[in-house]
Amino acid sequence: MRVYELAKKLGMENRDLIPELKKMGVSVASHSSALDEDVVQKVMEKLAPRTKGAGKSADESSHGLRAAGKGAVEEPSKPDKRRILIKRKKEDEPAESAVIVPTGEIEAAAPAPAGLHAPAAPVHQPQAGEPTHMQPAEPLVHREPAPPASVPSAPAVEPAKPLAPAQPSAGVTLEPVTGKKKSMAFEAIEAESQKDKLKKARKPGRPKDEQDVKFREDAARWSDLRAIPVQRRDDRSKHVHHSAPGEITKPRKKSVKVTPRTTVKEFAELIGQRPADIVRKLMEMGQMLTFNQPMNMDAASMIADEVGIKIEIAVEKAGEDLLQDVVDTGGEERPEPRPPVVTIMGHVDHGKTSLLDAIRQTKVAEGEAGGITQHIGAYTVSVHGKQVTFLDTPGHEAFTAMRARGAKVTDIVILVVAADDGVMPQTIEAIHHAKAAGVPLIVAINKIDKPGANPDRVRNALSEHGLISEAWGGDTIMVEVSAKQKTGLDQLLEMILLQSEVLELKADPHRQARGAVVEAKLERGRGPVATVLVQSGTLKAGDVFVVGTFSGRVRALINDRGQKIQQAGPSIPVEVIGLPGVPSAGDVFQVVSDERVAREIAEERARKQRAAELAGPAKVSLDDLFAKIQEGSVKELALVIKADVQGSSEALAGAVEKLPTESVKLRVIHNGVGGITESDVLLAAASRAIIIGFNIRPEPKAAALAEQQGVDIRLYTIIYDAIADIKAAMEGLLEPTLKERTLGRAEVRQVFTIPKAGTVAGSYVLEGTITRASAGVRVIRDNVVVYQGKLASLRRFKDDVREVQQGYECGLSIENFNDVKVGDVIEAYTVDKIAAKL
Ligand SMILES: Nc1nc2c(ncn2[C@@H]2O[C@H](COP(=O)(O)OP(=O)(O)OP(=O)(O)O)[C@@H](O)[C@H]2O)c(=O)[nH]1
Repeated sequence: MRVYELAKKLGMENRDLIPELKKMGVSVASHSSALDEDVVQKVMEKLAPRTKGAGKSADESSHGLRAAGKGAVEEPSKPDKRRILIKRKKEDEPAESAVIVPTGEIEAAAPAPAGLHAPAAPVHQPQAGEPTHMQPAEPLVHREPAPPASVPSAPAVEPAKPLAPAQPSAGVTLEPVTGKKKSMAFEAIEAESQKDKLKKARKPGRPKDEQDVKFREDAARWSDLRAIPVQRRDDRSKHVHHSAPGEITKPRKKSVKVTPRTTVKEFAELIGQRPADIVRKLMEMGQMLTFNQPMNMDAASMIADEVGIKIEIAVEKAGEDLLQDVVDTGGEERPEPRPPVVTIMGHVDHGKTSLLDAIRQTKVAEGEAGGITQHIGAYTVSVHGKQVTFLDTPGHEAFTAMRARGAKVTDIVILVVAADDGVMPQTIEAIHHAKAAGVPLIVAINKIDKPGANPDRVRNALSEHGLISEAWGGDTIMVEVSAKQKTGLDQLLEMILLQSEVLELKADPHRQARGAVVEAKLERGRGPVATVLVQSGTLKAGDVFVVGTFSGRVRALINDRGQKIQQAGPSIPVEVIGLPGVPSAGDVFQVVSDERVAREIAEERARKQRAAELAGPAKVSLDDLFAKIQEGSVKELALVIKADVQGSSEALAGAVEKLPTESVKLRVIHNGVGGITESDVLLAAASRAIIIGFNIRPEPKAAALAEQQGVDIRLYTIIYDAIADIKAAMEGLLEPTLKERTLGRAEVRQVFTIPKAGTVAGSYVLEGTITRASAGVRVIRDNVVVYQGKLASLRRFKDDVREVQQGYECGLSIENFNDVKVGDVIEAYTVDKIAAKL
């Protein structure tokens, strides 16, 4: 038997019973705890006699323990009209049976208790002797407790004595109703017999239709009461404490499922408890939760345990996890060979576009007689019956930008090097970008038709960067081509196929498609159009998809020849029409089976994106490097090193690689000469790298991109400082950093040499403010710092000024530096002290 059942039996409140149990040495966790039979027996013996009389109020109707005193007494004090009605129904009958003569006419308005006392009325009446007092008081009955005036009469009721102290005011309320407070005594004594009498009295005394009317009236009030908000009723029940059985709001189940999103209120309902009780229990556990907050799962299992219910914590899937559920994997995987996807990279003007066009023209025209090629960001050519897909977005920036978005679409990189020009800075960058992505390279030595072409010089230069030609015993395929004369193209394509065989490129076409957006735009008349490269599965018209923060249904598929097609398999690029918005290049395009879920996922992504935008970028920085190493989220620190001269960049890279690295691996993914470019920032963003600049500055666009992408750029003028910072960051000892803030930039437009003052730079302030209060100025030539020092003078016309703002001209000179040239940029900066976030 459970505690509340016992309480019910005893007619006690749970909370009264529990202390009693404790006194008896029985410790229970809650009213739902189970009690042994012998304990129950003991408790019954001990408590039954004293609760017998009082207990009935709790449950008199169901148990038939007609508590003459308490039940009746409490009734009017209860604000719960519902109970009044129940009671009243019962007692209407005797009242109307006209047994109670004096109160007969009052009866209609009188509340339930009146009826109960009816039989006692005649006895009581003469004793109370206050018919006048009672009658005017009558209308009050329903609304409020009896006036204190009637209190003195209570002690007169002897048999009711044990009850009277407990409910003095309740006892009083009866008085005005019936005018016979002493009737309680009789009820207490004769409860059972009266019940019988009432029953008997009811039958003859109450005409049937009158009864019906009563029923209807009551029913009407019932429905009124139902409209009272649950909360209010709950509140009332708190005071009344009659709701012990009502605490269980739902039939109990042996086990219930909860999720981390289940609220306190929902949890209470699930386990059949009152939410307020759950909140109280949570408070006892030190958790302050409101009804609508999600339940703590540990607390949930403890509370459920107490009431003997098992809970199953279901991990609710949302967002990306949900995606896995709606992606039809089509059973066992059946991978099949797929065409390779190729990206062309190389230095400016080495012939990337020409090579792409040459392949497209010869091969596409060959395969499709008269086929008009259209520019869709990617195309497929057929070579000896096998297909090769080219991404028509040449350049490593586009490649890395896509990679930064998490899309790995390229299988092979073609590095175009002009035979007449040789290896150039962007050639090296391209090598680094391809290597950082782990994509194999094939070198196309282009422009071999040119008189000055020297392919061997190219091979030689490439070998210095780790690319050794197969012809020289290395493993890099190098093909001599001429995009102009369209020679060597077949051999290049064959090499691509060969390389793809080595890579064993496979994908399963028998499932829902997954791909990547190669490019997307808004087209007049067609709406948002995305070129999607299918990476696995088969994309079909009518498919439901989610891409980036959008979801929709494929309205039409157009291939690279402008033809409408019904489906596209792995490595095939297609234009997708039917998107609700323009996604970004690199976004994953996933077909799903449920449109509603697709929408949910897209919405969740949009929400997360907004949150991420608010939270700012989460990339690696030297400041939080140690913390990230500690939490295990960074195992390797990638670095992009840029310096003013080759020697410095190599020295820095060499020194960094020699740093003892126990906790984190250091890897220089790119080092080069010149200012920090957007391409460097993209590479760093895609590889979670930090950029170290030595004696150079970022280009303004690159600085803005780094800010937006959250890429940490560290600028140094002493190699030792750079090494020391990296070392300190790895050990978590990075001191509060002195972070530079650029105040303004001015461009030198004219240079004057004034005998006394030295060289004065006639400059125009491009942005910010050039101020004498700056910590220092730098002279920057082609993004390289050529001098760093202090302002010697700052003038507008002939006046010395403290600062000059954007859009104004000024004359300035720099301490101990006269080598200013037209075109130089003078950068004024200040140094802020920023505590390292460790
Ligand atoms: N003689 C000769 N000229 C070529 C060859 N390939 C390209 N060119 C020329 O080289 C110049 C640059 O070619 P593009 O294809 O625009 O070079 P790119 O690498 O795409 O240049 P960007 O798009 O600026 O990076 C053009 O004038 C082409 O005509 C070739 O094989 N032989």
